[in-house]
Amino acid sequence: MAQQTDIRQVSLDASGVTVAFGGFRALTDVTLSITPGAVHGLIGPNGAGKTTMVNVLTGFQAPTGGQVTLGRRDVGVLSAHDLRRAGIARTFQAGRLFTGFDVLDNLAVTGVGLGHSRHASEVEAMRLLDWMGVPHLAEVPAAGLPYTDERRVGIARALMFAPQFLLLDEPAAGMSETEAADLAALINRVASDLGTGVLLIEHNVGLVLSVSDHVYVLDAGQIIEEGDRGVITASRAVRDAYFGADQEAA
Ligand SMILES: Nc1ncnc2c1ncn2[C@@H]1O[C@H](COP(=O)(O)OP(=O)(O)OP(=O)(O)O)[C@@H](O)[C@H]1O
Repeated sequence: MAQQTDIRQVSLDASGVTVAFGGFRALTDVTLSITPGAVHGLIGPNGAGKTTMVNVLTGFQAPTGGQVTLGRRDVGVLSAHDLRRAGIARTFQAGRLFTGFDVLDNLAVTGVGLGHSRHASEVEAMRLLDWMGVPHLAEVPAAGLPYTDERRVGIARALMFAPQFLLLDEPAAGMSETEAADLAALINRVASDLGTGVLLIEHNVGLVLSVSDHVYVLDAGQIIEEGDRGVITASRAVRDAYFGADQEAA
């Protein structure tokens, strides 16, 4: 029991992360920390390096410099599968569901991949769909899901067996304002009820500012600002990054 508490207090830390693609630096010396039970936002203009950062944090992209650690573990040496087993889950911009399965099986497969029995995985999948308020989706074929349900199922799948950290890549893309508000409520519950540390990458800056305890702003591969909603909205550097320094007076 004491050990479980310790695990929940470990943070996911990127320290001095640099990623170069040939001569081009997508990230330069990025340092950030994701703590349990809190929502962190990662925003920035197009091409700022947000997806590259998620890929580094989830083992899909090896950093050229710096490192990512989970407690004392170097995340860079773990495969994407081992990372998930270590408690780091992500969603993708495209749903990536198994279209031949229904929703329950899509979730259960993840549980089996994590080493749980099929029965335990199905029980957890049903519990999770109930918790998210969408039990009616259980037997719906994944192939026929409306877009926003597909997004929700992607999140449910990432939440199987309560990961320590959840990284959400553009989860609100294509959602209406009402759907984005529902998503915001869900993200808050994931952090507060499950104790999961969330990193939210979004173009919808309003959504990020409304749910995040701490926001990082990337521009041209570097963190140019970080802090709570008040700090970000008051930041001249953030305004310049989004609108250009010349537009400041406008
Ligand atoms: N595999 C790659 N090879 C070369 N350049 C890449 C590669 N992946 C990303 N880049 C470049 O790195 C920069 C950062 O890309 P990234 O997709 O991380 O930005 P982003 O902030 O997620 O952008 P967006 O908001 O448009 O999704 C971009 O200039 C992109 O073209």
